[in-house]
Amino acid sequence: MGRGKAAAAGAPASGTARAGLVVGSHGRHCLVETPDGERRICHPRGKKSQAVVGDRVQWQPTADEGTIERVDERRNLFYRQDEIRTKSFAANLDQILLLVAAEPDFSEHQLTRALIAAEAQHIRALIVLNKSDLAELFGRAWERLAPYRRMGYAVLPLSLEGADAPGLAAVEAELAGRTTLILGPSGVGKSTLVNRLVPGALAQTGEISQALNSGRHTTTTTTWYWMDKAAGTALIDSPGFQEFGLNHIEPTQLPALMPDIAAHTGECRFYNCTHRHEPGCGVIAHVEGAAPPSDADISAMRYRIYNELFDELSRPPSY
Ligand SMILES: Nc1nc2c(ncn2[C@@H]2O[C@H](COP(=O)(O)OP(=O)(O)OP(=O)(O)O)[C@@H](O)[C@H]2O)c(=O)[nH]1
Ligand SMILES: [Zn+2]
Repeated sequence: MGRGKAAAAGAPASGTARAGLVVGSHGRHCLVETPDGERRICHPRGKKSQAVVGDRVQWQPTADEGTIERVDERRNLFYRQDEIRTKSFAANLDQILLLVAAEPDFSEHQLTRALIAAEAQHIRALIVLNKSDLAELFGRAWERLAPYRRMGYAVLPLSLEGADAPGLAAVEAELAGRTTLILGPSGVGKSTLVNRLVPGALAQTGEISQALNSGRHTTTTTTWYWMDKAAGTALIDSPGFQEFGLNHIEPTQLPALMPDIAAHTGECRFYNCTHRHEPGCGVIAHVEGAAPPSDADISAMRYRIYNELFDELSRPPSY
């Protein structure tokens, strides 16, 4: 690193720095909104001022853009991490809405991974199951979500077909007054939902993408939408639900981050039980189909996912 760059990166924010909220991001640059609603493209001054959507920042205007001098301390940061990189979705969240649907079939592995990442940051998670109009498929999907309801997650039914959109009012009630990141696999109706909640969202995304000069498909950027004029309710739309890496989590942290498993770790004979093979394990005793006596409130699938994640996170890095 050259001396000039080091000096610039270390330059203190001068008295003219202004407060702003990051409402869009693409690569290293982002869109910052001022308290009076003005929006400006900003660039980080250095690595430390690299911001994500939801960040509160201090910035300084340049000619017609701006420089982010400092990122305010974060309440939380929702991210995934694979072997090569970390992807930050957004910061300072009240909750995450995981949208799945009656079809396409959702992966419980992906759902569980996102839930674990949320738990690790102490962020509330809410599951919404869309396409309730597809009655038979919906019934099956709703059943698959029974373990998640049992372990305490709110699971809401929804249909976006037709003008009345059954379930939408209940979803809106959960969002009111909060900042929510919405995540979901492709084809579940995420764009439909965002457009329903934020009329004109699609057009807004187009403008933001254009402003950020991404030149790519509009859904490659993470976008912040205000749902109300009073700017108290916000929705953040982000791509990237697939391949949800949890490399930032230790295998031994997993039980505490999976509420159905956490509920029984106090019943194990050994204080350092891994809940994989130990005799007298309270967790194994509650796995569906495992040795009696059992209240079986841990589904066989969830226990399988626990074991697979444990193996995955125990493996040394392959590079
Ligand atoms: N039957 C039914 N179809 C729906 C419902 N909501 C959305 N769809 C349909 O599902 C398809 C996918 O909807 P999108 O909103 O494009 O889904 P998306 O999650 O944004 O998907 P990507 O654009 O691939 O990320 C579209 O054909 C919608 O019309 C619903 O409640 N019921
Ligand atoms: Zn155990």
